Amino acid sequence: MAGTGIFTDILDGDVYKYYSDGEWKTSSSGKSVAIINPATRKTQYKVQACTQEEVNKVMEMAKSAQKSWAKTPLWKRAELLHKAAAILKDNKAPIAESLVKEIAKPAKDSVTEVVRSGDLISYCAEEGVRILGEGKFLLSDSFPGNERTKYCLTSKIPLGVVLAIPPFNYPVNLAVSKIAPALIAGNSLVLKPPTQGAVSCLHMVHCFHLAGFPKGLISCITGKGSEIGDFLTMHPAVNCISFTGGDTGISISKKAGMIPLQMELGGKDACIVLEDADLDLVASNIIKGGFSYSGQRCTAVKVVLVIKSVADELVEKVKAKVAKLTVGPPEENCDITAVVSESSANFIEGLVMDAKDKGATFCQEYKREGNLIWPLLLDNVRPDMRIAWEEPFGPVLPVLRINSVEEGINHCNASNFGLQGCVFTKDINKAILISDAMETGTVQINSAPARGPDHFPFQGLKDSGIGSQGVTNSINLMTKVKTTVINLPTPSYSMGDGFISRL
Ligand SMILES: NC(=O)C1=CN([C@@H]2O[C@H](COP(=O)(O)OP(=O)(O)OC[C@H]3O[C@@H](n4cnc5c(N)ncnc54)[C@H](OP(=O)(O)O)[C@@H]3O)[C@@H](O)[C@H]2O)C=CC1
Ligand SMILES: O=C(O)[C@H](O)COP(=O)(O)O
Repeated sequence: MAGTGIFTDILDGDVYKYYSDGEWKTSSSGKSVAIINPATRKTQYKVQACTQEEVNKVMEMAKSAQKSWAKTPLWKRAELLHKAAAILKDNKAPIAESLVKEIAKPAKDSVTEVVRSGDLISYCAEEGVRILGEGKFLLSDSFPGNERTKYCLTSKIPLGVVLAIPPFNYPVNLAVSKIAPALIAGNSLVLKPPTQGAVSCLHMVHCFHLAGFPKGLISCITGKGSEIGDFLTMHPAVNCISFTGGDTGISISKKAGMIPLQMELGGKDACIVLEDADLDLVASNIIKGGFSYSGQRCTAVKVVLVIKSVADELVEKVKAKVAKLTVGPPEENCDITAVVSESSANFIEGLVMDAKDKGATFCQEYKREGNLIWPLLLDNVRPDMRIAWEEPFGPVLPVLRINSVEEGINHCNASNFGLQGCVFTKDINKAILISDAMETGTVQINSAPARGPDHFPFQGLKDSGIGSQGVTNSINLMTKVKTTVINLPTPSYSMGDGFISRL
């Protein structure tokens, strides 16, 4: 159970502590932030509302801990990460339980998130040992006008303090996808978890604590992003920000200083369906892509663009599958569970009502109880409807019927987002051309969009992000290249003669 067994240290009465200087602490603010269970709409947990002084302290610790960590051999860093991964996986049950209660993620998917996170940490440790253990050796005579008098050695060095801010929908996985690369690369790490998801993150951080990482190297500051977010992201001690979330990321990127940013933001992932597509395959991918975790994935299918001649058939197939989705509590592994908050449910409802007013076809009756919204397929959506462009982050999926592939590509490219997209066709040549034409960071051919497997590069174009995620790309982003140049008194060529006369 959450907050019990090996996790008792992280709880003070009914408020979870924050993590600083290798210890679990109660904030001097005397204030807490409530975490509302999306399904019951009652307070489930409370976390500390940390103060600016506490942030300053954590940053100071992070700076000094990083200096010793950078001197820790790579294999030792990897060993600790493997240990943390094992502890995390051994304790998947209480962590998954908090995910169920905080973000209403179905129980089975919550366990999968924790296990996937453990695997990500281990993969990162192994990849880090390989890529950080290698450097480059360059010779000057390959550039015009130079002789071989300079040997250039390059290696990857840490940036310093990495600030990690994950979103509510994968709080554990999108936290470790920042923590593990930062640590293996020799950085220290300050985590600001999402409020919904904070308790799962605190449990995960305790697994790193139990693994024995040095004091101050990892910290976890809790509090509302709207209150401490700016102070954290504009803190002079921060050398890199890795953020996943919504438009907040755009404002952070405008305020942040001259530091590397890794931003994974929203998406409006399009699913383009051609006439020759296997419609059964498309329908099952639309269900998986559009409705898993109730559509609250950045990589969810968020608009279907189907060629008119096959639209009726596809819509019927999807409708039949929607009818089979179960709706209810996450504890019972229902497919569709409450969305994260009342404001999110209200926003989704606003998009639905706009589509209704403008004449979209409702394939199911719109139904909502509290934060629980029944899955809804909206057919005959037109570009003048908000749902054609905006990201509902809920179980509502618009279908636009298109006359040509060009129309589909144009719709996809007119979006301010450019995260992922997918195309369904049996013609691989067409698929490649469409993939090239789509202005998105990734295109999936004959499958729904997905970030995983976690070592694949993952990036958004336009308002969907800056930089690229995925284990290797994150390690690279959280390092800088350092070069040392050895200057020889005379040119030297291996196997060349005249060595003695040049000495
Ligand atoms: N491209 C990608 O990889 C992904 C993108 N997303 C996108 O994220 C959005 C949903 O996630 P959601 O959690 O609601 O996103 P938000 O942008 O609302 O929040 C993300 C994180 O930012 C924090 N935050 C809020 N305000 C500030 C601030 N001023 N400064 C610093 N941090 C702040 C939040 O904390 P707090 O909770 O305390 O407010 C949270 O930890 C969707 O748009 C979705 O598409 C989601 C997952 C993956
Ligand atoms: O936040 C998200 O939506 C995740 O990055 C999605 O990950 P997945 O596509 O691998 O489920």
